[in-house]
Amino acid sequence: MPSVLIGPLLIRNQPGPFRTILTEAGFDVIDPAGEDNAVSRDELVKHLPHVDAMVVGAERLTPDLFAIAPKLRVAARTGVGYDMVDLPAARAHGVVVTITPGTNQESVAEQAFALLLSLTRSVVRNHEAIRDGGWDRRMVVPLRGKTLGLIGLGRIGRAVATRAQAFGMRVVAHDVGPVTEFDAQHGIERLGLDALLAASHVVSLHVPVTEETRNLVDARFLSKMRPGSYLLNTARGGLVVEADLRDALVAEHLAGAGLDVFQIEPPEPGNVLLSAPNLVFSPHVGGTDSQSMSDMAEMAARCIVDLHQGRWPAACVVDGSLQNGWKW
Ligand SMILES: NC(=O)C1=CN([C@@H]2O[C@H](COP(=O)(O)OP(=O)(O)OC[C@H]3O[C@@H](n4cnc5c(N)ncnc54)[C@H](OP(=O)(O)O)[C@@H]3O)[C@@H](O)[C@H]2O)C=CC1
Ligand SMILES: O=C(O)C(=O)CO
Repeated sequence: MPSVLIGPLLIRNQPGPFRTILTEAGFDVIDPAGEDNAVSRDELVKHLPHVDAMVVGAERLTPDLFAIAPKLRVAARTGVGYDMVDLPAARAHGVVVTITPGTNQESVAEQAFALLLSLTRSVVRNHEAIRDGGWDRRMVVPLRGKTLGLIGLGRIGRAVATRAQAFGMRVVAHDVGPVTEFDAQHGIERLGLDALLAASHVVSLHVPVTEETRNLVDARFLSKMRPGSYLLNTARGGLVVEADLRDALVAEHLAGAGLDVFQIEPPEPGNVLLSAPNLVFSPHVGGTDSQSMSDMAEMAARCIVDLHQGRWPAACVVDGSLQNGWKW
């Protein structure tokens, strides 16, 4: 009987049909011990040598883990970013890596706006002040008429764009991909990076972390942003040089930043951003509202079952180069 290890706690606790999809297809579903969001390394070392598939969340799948997993055929990530999976090692061990595109863009877009409105309307600061007996009616910054600059106009960037337009914002975007019908339909202007930074009152990051984008937001990038503008990062912590962002906030060059992600998660106690001004944080929950979790779990399960039953789920496979000759 094939077996599948379920990594993320939020997926293990899902009431949706993902377990039935797996068990009806003949899988033994294995829940590791522990209540941490990601499976501990000890549990990975215990289970990976014996399982055929794993549903992956925040676990880092490093070459040494592939090396102890001779039966592993599929690593199914619940989500779209797969930067924590070592793809060359997966390929070398014949492990197909899948993701769940289309399942969490609305959730991330809502999170981007939760962070943005918290900043422009001082939600957290006002809440804390009132609890401390204060009643400081500070000025609220309107979004209407402002320009939002999206770096990355993929699934999430587009979901953020339509919400921004509902708030009366102008949207501009920078993306390496070709201009699409969406841009024309929604009147989105594509700009070079520097032009976008100069034009935007709010810059929101929606690119993957890659060799080109790692540390994209550094002192130079921040200096090109408009004085008094806001930065949102609901993509990956690796995009931002945290010390440089702290400096831009301390210097009040930026009015604020909203972060769902950090270079190291959870942030270490000495992280320079934890004591910086005008920040709003969330613990990498952008993509994980209850509907997204259920959809991600179901899609990951279906991708595993498809692969087991000899169908190639091209929409969720990250690296198609394995398709020829790949067998369960
Ligand atoms: N906080 C959270 O919980 C979540 C975070 N994320 C993060 O958000 C990222 C984006 O997700 P999603 O929108 O679904 O991904 P998509 O692949 O749909 O969109 C990413 C876009 O960025 C473009 N792009 C890639 N590299 C660059 C670059 N160097 N400069 C400009 N544009 C670039 C891509 O172009 P092309 O396709 O041509 O490469 C694509 O259009 C994920 O990779 C993940 O890291 C995702 C979900 C949840
Ligand atoms: O989809 C992703 O990449 C996420 O970060 C969600 O967990």
